[in-house]
Amino acid sequence: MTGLVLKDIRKAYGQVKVLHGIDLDIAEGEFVVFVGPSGCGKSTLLRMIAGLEEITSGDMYIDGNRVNDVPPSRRGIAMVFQSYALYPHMTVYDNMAFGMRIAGENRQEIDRRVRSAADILQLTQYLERLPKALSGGQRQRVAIGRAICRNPKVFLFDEPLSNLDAALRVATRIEIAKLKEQMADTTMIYVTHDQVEAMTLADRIVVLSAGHIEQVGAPLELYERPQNLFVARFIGSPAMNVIPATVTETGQQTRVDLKGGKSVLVPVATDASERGKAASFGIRPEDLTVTTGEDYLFEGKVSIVEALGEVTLLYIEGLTDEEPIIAKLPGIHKVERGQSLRFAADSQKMHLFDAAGQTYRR
Ligand SMILES: Nc1ncnc2c1ncn2[C@@H]1O[C@H](COP(=O)(O)OP(=O)(O)OP(=O)(O)O)[C@@H](O)[C@H]1O
Repeated sequence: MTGLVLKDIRKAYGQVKVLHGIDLDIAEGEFVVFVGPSGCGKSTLLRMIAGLEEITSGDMYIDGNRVNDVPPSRRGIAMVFQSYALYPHMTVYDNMAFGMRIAGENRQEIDRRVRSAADILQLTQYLERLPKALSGGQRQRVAIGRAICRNPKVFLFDEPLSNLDAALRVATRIEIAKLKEQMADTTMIYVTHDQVEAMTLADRIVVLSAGHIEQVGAPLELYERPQNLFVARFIGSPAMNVIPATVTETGQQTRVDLKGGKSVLVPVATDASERGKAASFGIRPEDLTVTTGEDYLFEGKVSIVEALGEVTLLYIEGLTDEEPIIAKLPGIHKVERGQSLRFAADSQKMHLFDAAGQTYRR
């Protein structure tokens, strides 16, 4: 079992505390993605797993062995960086073979592993080229190939696609998804800013904020059942709309008055003690529909229309004091700026959070 266990992992740089006690179990063969706002500690955590950063306190186990004091080269880990880090004067073949040559591996074994990695990553035709004669996506595939050759137990990726343009990102993401299938027993941990990468690659996503874990779960679990407002707004794009509300009726279902809108019955249970309290009502842009009926959530003037073809984004301003409400309607809609529209939503898609930002359970 090449699982990974983190127990109360903390990191401080002098007085600056960066990670505040991370507990996480990662199973063998799992693909786990770390996401979170800039500076939340994703890369620091990854680098601690790799052994490139010292662990201030807590315990880390790989394969059941405590590795806090095990150097990077002996952890059975390979890491792929944003900046490829290839040797410019070496061919693709030599870049991939380099680590094994240093480790004194025999020539046949080196050749077998390089060719197998090249085959997996469709690099066979480029083996004799220098990195400068490759595209960014191909270079990143060489960096991944080099890591595969090390036969790692745990594969770490630190924003590997962020230097690539949009089309190459998609192509290389698909390569990584295939790699995950082909190396099903290898545990993979991946740091990204990109929602699509996180949602499509992860078995489980770890959402971090300010040095702690907000929630761990399967991508759609985080999307459908965020535990708190932070996760609700972090997962999904554009972000979930949040409207301040007041709880007016409690019980099996909860009635809230929306600021600038109507009274709505939300299918979540609340205690009588919640009555009169402030809450936050959440609805995703893609869950809003336009209606002419009376059963609407709120009515508002459209301030901006973004017609993207596949979807139309409507920005409705003035309902709350904060950001505009966004509606994401499939396809093309003829909506004029300044037009007033009514918006409704299926009650099953509604979210409700208490004053502390924790979700009320369904
Ligand atoms: N050597 C260091 N000394 C002091 N503080 C550091 C050091 N390295 C990182 N930090 C701080 O630790 C925090 C976490 O940094 P980290 O790079 O892990 O964040 P991140 O989530 O990966 O951010 P990004 O998404 O921007 O890469 C940041 O506030 C950063 O300023």
